[in-house]
Order: sequence, then C-alpha cells, then structure tokens
Amino acid sequence: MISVKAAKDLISENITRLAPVVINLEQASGYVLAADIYARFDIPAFRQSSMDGYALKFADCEKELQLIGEMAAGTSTNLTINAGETSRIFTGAPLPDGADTVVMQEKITRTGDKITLQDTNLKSGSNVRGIGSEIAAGALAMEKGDLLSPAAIGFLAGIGITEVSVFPLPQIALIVTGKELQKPGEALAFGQVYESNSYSLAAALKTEGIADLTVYEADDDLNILQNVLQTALDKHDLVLLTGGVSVGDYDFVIEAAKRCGVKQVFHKVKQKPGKPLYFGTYNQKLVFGLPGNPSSVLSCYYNYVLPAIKVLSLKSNPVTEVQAVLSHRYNKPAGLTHFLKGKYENGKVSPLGAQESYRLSSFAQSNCLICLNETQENFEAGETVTVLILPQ
Ligand SMILES: Nc1nc2c(c(=O)[nH]1)N[C@H]1C(S)=C(S)[C@@H](COP(=O)(O)OP(=O)(O)OC[C@H]3O[C@@H](n4cnc5c(N)ncnc54)[C@H](O)[C@@H]3O)O[C@H]1N2
Ligand code: MOO
Repeated sequence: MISVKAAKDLISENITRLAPVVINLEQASGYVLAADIYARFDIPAFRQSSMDGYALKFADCEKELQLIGEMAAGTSTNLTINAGETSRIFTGAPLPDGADTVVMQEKITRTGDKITLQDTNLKSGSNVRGIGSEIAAGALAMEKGDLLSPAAIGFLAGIGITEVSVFPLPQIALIVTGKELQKPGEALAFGQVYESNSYSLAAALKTEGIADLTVYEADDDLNILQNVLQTALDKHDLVLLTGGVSVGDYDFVIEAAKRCGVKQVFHKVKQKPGKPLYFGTYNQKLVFGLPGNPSSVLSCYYNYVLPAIKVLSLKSNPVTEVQAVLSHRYNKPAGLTHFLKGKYENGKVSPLGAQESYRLSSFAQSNCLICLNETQENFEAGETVTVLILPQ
C-alpha cells in the first residue's frame, strides 16, 4: 500500500498529454491552445470612427466647416475631405481620406450644411481607432497554453481566425461493475442497490465541459469484464471503472486489466475512503479502478482523476488546496489519510456527518474535502488543516 502523495506522483509520472487537434473556433470554448496564434491582418483594417459625429482635419477645428457627404459603417465608397470640409460619420465607419479627427455630434452646432465645433477637449486623432490598434498584422494574438474563454473566442473571431489547434479533452469510458446494480426508476429486488456512480461521475465531468462519456455496464464475471474493458481501451483515452477492485471473490477488475495488457502502476492507497484504488496504463491511456462505494468514487475522482484529466488537456486543476481552521476536534487512527466531507466558509472548515464511504448524503451538502494526514490521530478544534475546495 502506498501513500496518497506517492499515488499522486506516480499518476503524474505516467501521464502523456493528448496530441493537439485542430477544431473550429465555434467549438473551442473552454479548450487550451496548443499553438501560438499570430494576427494575419491589421485590426481594425482601416481608420475607424468610434463615435457618431463629423470627420474633419484637426487643423480646421476652429473654422466653420462645409458638410460634403457621409460615411456610414459598412460603406464601400470613400470620400476625400479638403481644408474647410467635413463629412457626417457614424460609429464603426471608415474615416474619409484627408480627415484625422472625429467630433461627437453632441459637440457641434449645425446650420444647414455648415458646422461649427464646441469641443474644447478635442485633440488631433480624437475618436479615431487607428489601423492595427487592436492588433497589428504579424503580432502575437494568443499563446500556447492560453484558455479559450468566451472573450478569447470573440477576440479570435474578431481578428479573422476560424480554426484553432487545441489540446483535446479526453474521450472517457466508464465501466460500472456489479451484479447488484439497478437503474434508478426501476423497482429494487432483494439485494439490489440503485446505480449512482455513473450519475455522480457524469455530473462531475459535465462540470468540466466533458459531456461525451460512454458508460458500459459489466456483470461480476471476469470474461465479460475483460471484453468490456478491452472495448473501452480500444476506443477511449481514459477508462474509469467503479467497483470490483477489492479482494472479494467477485472483484475482477485487477485480473481483467492484467489480461487486457494494462500495466499496473499501483493498487491500494493509504487513504479512507478509496483504499483499494487501482491505477494502470495501456500504451498512453490511463485506467483508474475506483473503489465502488459511491463516496470513494467521488473522493478518488477529485483527488486523482480530475487532476489527471487536467494534465491530459493542459488545463489548470479546478480543485484548489487551501489551509483552514478546523471547527471541531476530530480523531482517527493513524495509518491512513482521511478525506472528510466538509463545509468550508471564510477560512473555517467543519467536518460533516455520514462519513462512511457508502454514504453520499453529507457529500451532497459539502463543498470541500478535509485532508487529515496519514500519521496524525488527534486533530483539535482551531488547528489548521489542508482542505480541497471542490468545483461546484
Ligand atoms: N476483506 C476486505 N473487504 C473489503 C476491503 C478490504 O480491504 N478487505 N476494502 C473495503 C473498501 S475500503 C472498499 S472501498 C470496498 C471497495 O470494493 P470494490 O471496489 O470491490 O467495490 P464493490 O464491492 O463492487 O462495491 C462496493 C460497494 O459499492 C456499491 N456500488 C458499487 N458500484 C456502485 C454503483 N455504480 N452505484 C452505487 N453503488 C455501487 C456496492 O453495491 C457495494 O456496496 O471494498 C471493501 N471491502
Ligand atoms: O476505502 Mo473504502 O472507500 O473506505 O469503503
């Protein structure tokens, strides 16, 4: 049995980032760029008015000006203004040749086609967006590793980009094992339990933008499990299994993985919940055997699976580690790291009830996991402990 830290280190050492893919910009929200992007054009591509008003030569701003025409946004015809002339102009329109400044329409007096300015703050170039003032052709627009936020998607669209190279999100398979599992909504026969692990994991993955999860079901039978696992390994980047990793006569995950050629990296971690956690690799694919108890599944997901997914896709881990003051004393035996469901608020954390690994009732109310280290037995109220804040 290895420590939590050793397990995390071994997972890190065995992850290879997924190869970049090129996708349409419309599909790229939330991905991380796999290559730098350079601007192909000057943006704006022309001198552009930022106000509705009048375009003029700044040198003429104290003269009465003759109105000679109009420039509207999207116009394809140009105008030239000479000394003593002005043109009507609207926000987003190109400046006419010869103009260098725009005065807002609220700051002029107009009599027929004659304009006089009342804008003491006007400067040469006022209300004009210069060519390339957003970005110049050839300049670095965004860098490899940048997250494609909604603003980034809009920025790239605005500079004419249609496709981006990104680190893909992994294609994930989940195999739920167990003869006792029944679908919620169906009647429970004697000995059956409702299958909930695929629900919690699908929900957790959806929070990370991963909606494409394939769920397989496997009975407690070695041959069936081996076949399902082989299919999942062939089709997916990451395979999660729940249940069947312990020592019972019907726990076949370890053997099925071995038969499929998965290289075992570790089995069993000094932790509660989730002690029988299994991790292996198959070529560059990752296999996590999550202990079947619903609370163990989620605790292992936040501690190991989610950080691994983030490394695969070069994203930052949304599980943040903070130090917090423990509200109550808590005792545990030495030997295992405990991850307690807790409630964190303003630097203080309280362990919740229902800590047993088969229970999710308090996990459903929690916003964090309190990490109580392996060797320590007694934790006093007021003591500082490490807390993992969970993405909600
Ligand atoms: N003799 C020992 N027995 C057990 C040990 C041990 O060290 N020695 N470890 C215990 C611990 S700790 C855990 S955790 C479990 C893990 O067992 P498995 O991974 O083999 O999981 P199962 O036995 O298949 O299931 C455990 C529990 O979870 C329920 N379950 C399973 N899948 C689902 C699902 N998809 N949805 C809802 N509930 C599920 C299942 O019915 C069991 O109640 O082993 C202990 N035993
Ligand atoms: O390691 Mo288990 O998840 O405590 O029941």
